[in-house]
Amino acid sequence: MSRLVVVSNRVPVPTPGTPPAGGLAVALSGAMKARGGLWFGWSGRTLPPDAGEPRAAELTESEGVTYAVVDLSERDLDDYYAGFSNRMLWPLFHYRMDLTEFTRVNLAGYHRVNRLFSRLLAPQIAADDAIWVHDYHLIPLAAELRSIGCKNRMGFFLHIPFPPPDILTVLPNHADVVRSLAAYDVVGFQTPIDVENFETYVRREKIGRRLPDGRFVVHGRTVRVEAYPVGIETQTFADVAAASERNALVRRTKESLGDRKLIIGVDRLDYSKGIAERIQAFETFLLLDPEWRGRCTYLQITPKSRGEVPEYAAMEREVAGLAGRINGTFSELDWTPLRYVNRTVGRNALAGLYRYARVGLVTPLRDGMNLVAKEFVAAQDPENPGVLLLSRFAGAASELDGALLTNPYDVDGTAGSIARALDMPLEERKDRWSSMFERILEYDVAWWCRSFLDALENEEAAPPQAGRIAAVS
Ligand SMILES: O=P(O)(O)OC[C@H]1O[C@H](O[C@H]2O[C@H](CO)[C@@H](O)[C@H](O)[C@H]2O)[C@H](O)[C@@H](O)[C@@H]1O
Ligand SMILES: O=c1ccn([C@@H]2O[C@H](COP(=O)(O)OP(=O)(O)O)[C@@H](O)[C@H]2O)c(=O)[nH]1
Repeated sequence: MSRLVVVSNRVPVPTPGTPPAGGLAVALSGAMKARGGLWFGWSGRTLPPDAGEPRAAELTESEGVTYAVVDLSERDLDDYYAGFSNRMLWPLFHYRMDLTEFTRVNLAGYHRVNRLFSRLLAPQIAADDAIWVHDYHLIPLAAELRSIGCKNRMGFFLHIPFPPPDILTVLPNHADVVRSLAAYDVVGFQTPIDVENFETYVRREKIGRRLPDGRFVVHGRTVRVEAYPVGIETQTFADVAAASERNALVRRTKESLGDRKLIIGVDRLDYSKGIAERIQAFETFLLLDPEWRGRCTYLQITPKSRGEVPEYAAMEREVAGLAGRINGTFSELDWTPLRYVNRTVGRNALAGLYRYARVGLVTPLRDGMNLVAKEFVAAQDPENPGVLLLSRFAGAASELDGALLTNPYDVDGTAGSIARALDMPLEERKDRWSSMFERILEYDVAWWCRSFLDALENEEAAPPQAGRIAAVS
C-alpha cells in the first residue's frame, strides 16, 4: 500500500478545544487517523502584509499524520477562496446562478494559489505516493503537478454537487475546469446524479465518451469517474451518542426543555442549507398546528461561515430577522419556540442532542451529501428513534430511504411534514430508522475511503501531460 497524500483547502491541524465544523474536515479526519500519511493545504491563517510568498509548508506531526500547511496572503484568500471558489464555483455548483460573480481577477488568483500549492507540495511527494485532492478549490492541482513532472496516481473527490450542463456552462471557463478534471486518474462524486450530469456534459460538449467498463475518455485521457458517497464513523458516533448522558451540555439542555419535544437543525450558516425556508416552515407549522405551541422547541445550531463573502453576511441578517419574528410572535413568558444559536458545538454534545431530538430537520436547497443527516441517524436510540426530515436535494437522500423526504421550496409541505414527524407512531419510526442505520453502518467513512483508494491504486499512474491548463484570457 502506497503512502497517502491528501490535499484540501481546509486542513484541521489538531488544536485542543476547536472542533472542525464542516463535513470535509470531519470525514477526512477519521480516514486520515486510521491510515496515516501527509495532509497538505491552507493553514487557516493569513500572511502579514509584506511577507512575500511562502517558500515551504509548515510541518506538524500528530497521531501518525503529518500536517503540511501554508499561510496565504490576504489577496490570495480574497481572490482564490472568497472569490472564485466561494462566489463563483460554490453558488454555481449549488444551482444558484443568481448568486455567482465571475471576475478574471478572482480566476487568476484561483490559478495562482493552485500553482503555489503544487510548487510547495512537490518536494513533499515520494515517487509511489497516492495523491488524493479534495474539492472545488483545487480542481486544477493535478494539471499543475503534472506540468512540473509529477507522475503519481492522482484522484479527485468533489464534495459538492456537480451541476447539469445547462448550469455548468454558465461558467465562462467551464471547458478548462472539466479539462483539469481529466488530469486525474480517478474522479469521485457524491451521488450517481452527479456522475450522470458529468456524462451528459461530456456527451453534449463532444469532449469524450464513456467506455464499456464504465470509465470515461475525456480529452484523450482515460479517467475513472464514479459515485463514492461520503460516510461517517457510524459505530463510533452511535457509541458516543449512547454515552451522552454523561455530557454536561446535553444534560443541561435536556433539563431546560422539560417535557417538550426537541426539533433540531445543525448547519453552517450557508444559503445552500435552506435555513430561512426551514424557519418559515416551522412558523407555518406553528400557525397551522397550534396544539403544538408550548409542546415543542426547535433548536437551530448554526456556526457562522465565510463571513467575508457578502452573500453570507446578507443571509446572516435575514435568518436572524426571521428568528426574531417567530419568537416575537409566538413566545410565551415560559416558552420560546426557536433557539437560534450562532456557535460551533462539539460533536460529542451534538451526538447527545441528536439522540434526544424527536425530529431532525435537514432541509438544504442543494447539498453535496450532508453528514448531519447521517449523524442524526447514527445517534438515535434503536428503541425510541427520532424522525429524519430530509430534503430530496441533499446527496444523502439517495441513500437514506427511511427519511421523510421533503421539498424545501414547498414551505407548506415541509410544515406538514414537521407535524407528521412529531406525530409518527413508534413502530413506523423504528422501521424507517433501521433501514437507514443498516445502510450507514455498511457504507461508513472507512468504506468511502477504501473504495476510492482501491480504485486509485488499481489505475495505472498517468503519463505526464504537456503544458498547464490555460486560464480564460
Ligand atoms: O471550509 P469552509 O469554507 O469553512 O466550509 C466547510 C466545508 O463545506 C463543504 O462541505 C462539503 O463536504 C461535506 C462532506 O463531504 C458534504 O457532506 C457537504 O454536503 C459539502 O457541502 C465544502 O465542500 C468543504 O470543502 C468545506 O471545507
Ligand atoms: O456546531 C457544529 C456544526 C456542525 N458540526 C459538524 O460539521 C459537519 C457538517 O458537515 P455537513 O456535511 O453536514 O455540511 P458542510 O458544512 O460540510 O457543508 C458535521 O459533521 C457536523 O457535525 C459541528 O461539529 N459543530
